[in-house]
Amino acid sequence: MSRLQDPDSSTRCFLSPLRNIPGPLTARLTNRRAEVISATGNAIKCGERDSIKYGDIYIYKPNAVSISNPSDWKMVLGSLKFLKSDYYSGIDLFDIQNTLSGRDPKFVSVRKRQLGPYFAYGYLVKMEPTILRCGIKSLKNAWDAQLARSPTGEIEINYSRDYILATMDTIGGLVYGQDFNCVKNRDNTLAQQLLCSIKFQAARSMIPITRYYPFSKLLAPLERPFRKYERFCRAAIAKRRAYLAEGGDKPADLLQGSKVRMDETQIVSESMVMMAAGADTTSNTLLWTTHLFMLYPAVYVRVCNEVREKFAPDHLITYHEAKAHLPYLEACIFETMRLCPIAGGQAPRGHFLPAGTEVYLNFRGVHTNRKTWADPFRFVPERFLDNDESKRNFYAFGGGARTCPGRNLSWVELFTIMANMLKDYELRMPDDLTYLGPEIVDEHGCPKKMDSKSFFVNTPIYPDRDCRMVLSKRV
Ligand code: HEM
Repeated sequence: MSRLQDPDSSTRCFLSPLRNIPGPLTARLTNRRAEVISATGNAIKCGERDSIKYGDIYIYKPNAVSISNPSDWKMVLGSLKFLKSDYYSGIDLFDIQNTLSGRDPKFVSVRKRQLGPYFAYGYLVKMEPTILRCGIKSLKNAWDAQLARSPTGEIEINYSRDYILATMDTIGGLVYGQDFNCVKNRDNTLAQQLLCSIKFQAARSMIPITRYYPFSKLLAPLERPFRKYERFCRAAIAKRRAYLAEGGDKPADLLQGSKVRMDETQIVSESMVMMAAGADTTSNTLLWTTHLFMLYPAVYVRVCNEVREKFAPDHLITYHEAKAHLPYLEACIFETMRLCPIAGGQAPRGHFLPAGTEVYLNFRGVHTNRKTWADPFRFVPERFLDNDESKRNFYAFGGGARTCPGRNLSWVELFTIMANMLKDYELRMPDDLTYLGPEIVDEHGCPKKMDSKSFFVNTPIYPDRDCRMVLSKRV
């Protein structure tokens, strides 16, 4: 508990070795400012505001700085000295480290050897039929069935819900080797449990006091769905085991392949983490890409033309086809992840500058740094066309030793869902969504994006209200 107490404030202001680094006074004095920012889901918003006001490096907490310069990011991510900080212990499940929370380099390297092969392109190519079946094919079945019943030939869908169901089904197939059928049954129970679980873990790591009784009671409404989600994962693993014991097919799923040696608790913990780290991130990337297409009609027209000129209407576009023939779509997805960073407002690393100082990686700041990006708040996919420099300054998946292992899987999902959806359907905003659109601008003079919050993942605050879209068959 001693780490929860603030040392003397005059020491912090006048004697701190960080005293010459700019930043808000309250951030110099107390950890509470950072905790409130995190707990209210404002890490991305404040990361933007503070980096504009104070520059590439500023005080985030008495003992921590936030950095937004790509070369500083490169140095921190490329160095093994900057381990993940203790903050990540909040996402330990069952009091053990996991692939996401791991702070001990030995543990991290063991997990990398165990799980790495399941994230390689070779494995994903083998699993592409599963990714297509759980992703775009299943979405198309659901949308086409609704369209067949529609007298107008149009339907309104909530893409926030549809994308999370599809990405959960995909992780179900890849991690547990079984169909969850969330899209088919239009069942978002598991998705809701997962989202509450992410908030639960986020609260525990962002507000450390909630790990201790009686403050832990404050999180009871989030802990209950988390326990249900845990029971679901345990049952899914048991079902897979029973199937294999009866002589079912050789496992292709991530956690039970022959190369993975983990005990029961570790398997449950890693599988829960994979689902949390894998489903919500990819579905939110799809969501923001769709939203930006609606706000930037010229981009939408250009990307549709690209897909439709390259592929016949009845062709199911695979990952490799999309990657080879759809550079503009790829640029749109890169640009979405730059402009709407999905993961983390601030990701802490430890010990430098002087010893004991935490370094927070400011995802929003680095992706809107004016020295790197011209007109940084505008959605301009062209900046990623034939431009390796932009890709070198792109950190939406992190980088270095702790880069996101799921990025290849995400790209397969993002390409196949987006390319086929743009090829087969016309998309438009519903007429009553009058408060969002190309003409309604924000403080940067760019089309205003829907309101969002970040509890690990940057998500809309009002998905039921804002993530609606009218969909019809391609004309
Ligand atoms: C568009 C989708 C995704 C984005 C934007 C994303 C982003 C990130 C980022 C920024 C990190 C580094 C976090 C940090 O340094 O604190 C990370 C780590 C991680 N991601 Fe992803 N991710 C995505 C999809 C996935 C998927 C599909 C999976 C798994 C199925 C996954 C699993 C993980 C894991 C296990 C880590 C921790 C790796 C480590 O610390 O060594 N992610 N991700």
